[in-house]
Amino acid sequence: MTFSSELWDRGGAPVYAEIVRHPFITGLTDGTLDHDAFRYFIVQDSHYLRSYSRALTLVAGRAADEDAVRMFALHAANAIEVERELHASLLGSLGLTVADVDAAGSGPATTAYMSYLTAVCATGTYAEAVAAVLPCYWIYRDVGRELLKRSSPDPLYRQWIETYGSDEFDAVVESVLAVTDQLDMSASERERCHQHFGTTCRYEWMFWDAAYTKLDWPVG
Ligand SMILES: Cc1ncc(CN)c(N)n1
Repeated sequence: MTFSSELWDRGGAPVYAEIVRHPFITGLTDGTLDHDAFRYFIVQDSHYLRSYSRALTLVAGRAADEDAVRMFALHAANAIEVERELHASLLGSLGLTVADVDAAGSGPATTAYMSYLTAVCATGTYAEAVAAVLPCYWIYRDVGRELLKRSSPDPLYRQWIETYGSDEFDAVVESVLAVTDQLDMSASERERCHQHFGTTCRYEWMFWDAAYTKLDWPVG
């Protein structure tokens, strides 16, 4: 069994099953998701992407070989560029500006997720860092593909779905899965990889749930 399949079976599959039946996700395709929840999501995701691209450069910096350095550095630049363009377009369609993103600030789930990713990528081993960022790629690819099958009556949601369900994004994810399956690590490191992978999968669920409930800081 490949390492990525092991990660998925233990920490990914149970969370993914909850993600695809979450009302935020089902609402994207059955037309029941209100634009305010999607607005919250895109604003928070704009904050998330700022940290995510930095986390990927940390993964690149500690990669085991030059191909992997190049791949994660490219993803930090290119993959993020594609997502940034999507956000710029969606923010405009939702009547929002970058100033609105800055004014909203980073919410509780976003802050927790970004902090966790940054900490693991900065202080963990290379394998731990790969395991921590993997759900960001993998879950979005699988959700994108699943929702592409269901389609959406809303053109904004279709635009989002088509980005993550695309062959281009699939190729990016496959390259990270290939790197994951070649990781060389000790038994204790392997266990920590499982913990990080499971944790960031749960943060992916929490990110959508926060948008659905429009989670805010309880005080301040
Ligand atoms: C929260 C989150 N996770 C993953 C992705 C896909 N890179 C994203 N845009 N946002």
